[in-house]
Amino acid sequence: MNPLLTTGLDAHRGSTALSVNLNKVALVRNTRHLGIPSVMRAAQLCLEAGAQGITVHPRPDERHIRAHDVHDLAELLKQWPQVEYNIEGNPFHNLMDFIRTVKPHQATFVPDDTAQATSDHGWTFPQDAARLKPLIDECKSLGVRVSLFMDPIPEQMAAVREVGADRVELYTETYARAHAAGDHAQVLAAFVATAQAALREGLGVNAGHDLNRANLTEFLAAVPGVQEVSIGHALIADALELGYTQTIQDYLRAIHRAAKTKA
Ligand SMILES: CC(=O)[C@@H](O)[C@H](O)COP(=O)(O)O
Ligand SMILES: NCC(=O)COP(=O)(O)O
Repeated sequence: MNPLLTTGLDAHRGSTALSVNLNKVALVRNTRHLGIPSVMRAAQLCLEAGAQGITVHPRPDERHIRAHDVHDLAELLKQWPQVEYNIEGNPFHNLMDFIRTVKPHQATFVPDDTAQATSDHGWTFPQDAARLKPLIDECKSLGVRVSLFMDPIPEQMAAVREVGADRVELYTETYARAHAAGDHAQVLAAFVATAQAALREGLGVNAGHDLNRANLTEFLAAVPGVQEVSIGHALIADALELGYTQTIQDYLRAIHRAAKTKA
């Protein structure tokens, strides 16, 4: 069975899927009209390298992912039937239009306001329950799994199940910050307790925000049942840095070819 399509305790039987968030590729692309770096090419290369999912977070101001990217990626992913398409955003802003037209595998509901620089908090229950419920029901009637972006608070997991969501995405920025400061034991314990509570409720567990190569292994080793991590900012930064050597060599070769032509 495709581990991306399982929920709850099934996660214990599979490993964690990596879904690459391409927002930051689009952010650089949007600074000129040349189409580079290409979001489609980035997706293709990530999938050829083994990534199991693609994530985008089309914000209403289109600062990075634009509407056409969401649709172009949906077309591309038809060639990758095992790959999960995860679209994130605020269902009270622009997200639901994409969910209705694209019907991705997963919709991740995030309570961002339009002025936020990036996502910085999860949903709050019971306050958000009544307005979320009809949209969760609609997603499920479309065959789209719903994940709710949540802070690491175990007591909130029962309410997530009651409102009908399939998964939670644990908002990991506090862990990442504590890890960078070298003092993360207490914060990590809150994520462990929240994942345990989610699994007890029969929810699937995703995680994301500021995860990176330095903090990921310890997080996944400690937190049970994480089915998917979505990673963008650090991963795209790493892809740049890991690519400098080959890129510089290619440019130097181009320069040397010109010198030879003149000689
Ligand atoms: C929902 C979440 O965790 C965010 O990380 C988001 O997907 C990233 O958005 P930006 O790339 O706009 O910061
Ligand atoms: N859901 C989190 C995500 O998609 C990527 O977050 P980040 O790695 O860009 O912080």
